[in-house]
Amino acid sequence: MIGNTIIKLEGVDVFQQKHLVLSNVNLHIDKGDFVWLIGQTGSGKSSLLKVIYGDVAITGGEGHAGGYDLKKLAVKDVPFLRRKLGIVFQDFQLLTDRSIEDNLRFVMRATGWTDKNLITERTLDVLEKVGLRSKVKKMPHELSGGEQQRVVIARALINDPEIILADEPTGNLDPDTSEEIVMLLKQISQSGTAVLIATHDYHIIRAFPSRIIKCEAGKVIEDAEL
Ligand SMILES: Nc1ncnc2c1ncn2[C@@H]1O[C@H](COP(=O)(O)OP(=O)(O)OP(=O)(O)O)[C@@H](O)[C@H]1O
Repeated sequence: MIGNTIIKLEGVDVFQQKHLVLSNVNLHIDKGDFVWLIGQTGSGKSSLLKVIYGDVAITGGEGHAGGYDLKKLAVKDVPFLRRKLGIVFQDFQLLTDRSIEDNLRFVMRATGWTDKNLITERTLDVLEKVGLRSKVKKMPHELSGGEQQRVVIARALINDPEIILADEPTGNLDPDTSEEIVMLLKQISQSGTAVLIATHDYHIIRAFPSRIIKCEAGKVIEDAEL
């Protein structure tokens, strides 16, 4: 990828099975960008995120994410692409049977970390970034919903991703906690990691005005309004 570009889609068509969900998609996200992704249910937000993390193949046009050419992405490349992306999704919650520390270690081992000291250091480092260093030994059920979401963000930061993809990260949280989580994601973007958040929560978008991408009528509008 050239310069600061992290995601670049040009003239891409996105299919789910044989159904054309989005056509002629153009999308450009740079290092440190903080971007909202909106659109009605079924408009294609998840499909667009899936293109970026290599779960839906693209046809037509050109697509790049995290330095990978999405048109040439082989199955063996997908885990490496995903290490460049931090994923914060509702269906990717913490493992409830182990401590915060062990949740983070589990992901590190699965992504090739072997040195025990480095694993411990990185665990504390990412927990520090989300303000939860003191909770390292706790079990997930001992944390509030907002704290658990912070740990999910810490986990997404482990491999120093170029972008965080978050799908409804505040879906289960009260308004104040939602603001704290978005504030944290905003700070993360200011330190250079881009952040793309899909949400239906217009209140939170108004609280943190930033670029809005909208899926509508089979198209992606790159600079939309609420
Ligand atoms: N695996 C699939 N197979 C076939 N069609 C699918 C599949 N996944 C999604 N679709 C269809 O693609 C379209 C876009 O769905 P998508 O999940 O991307 O929307 P969304 O904007 O993320 O919706 P929501 O806000 O409800 O999460 C819908 O018409 C949906 O029915």
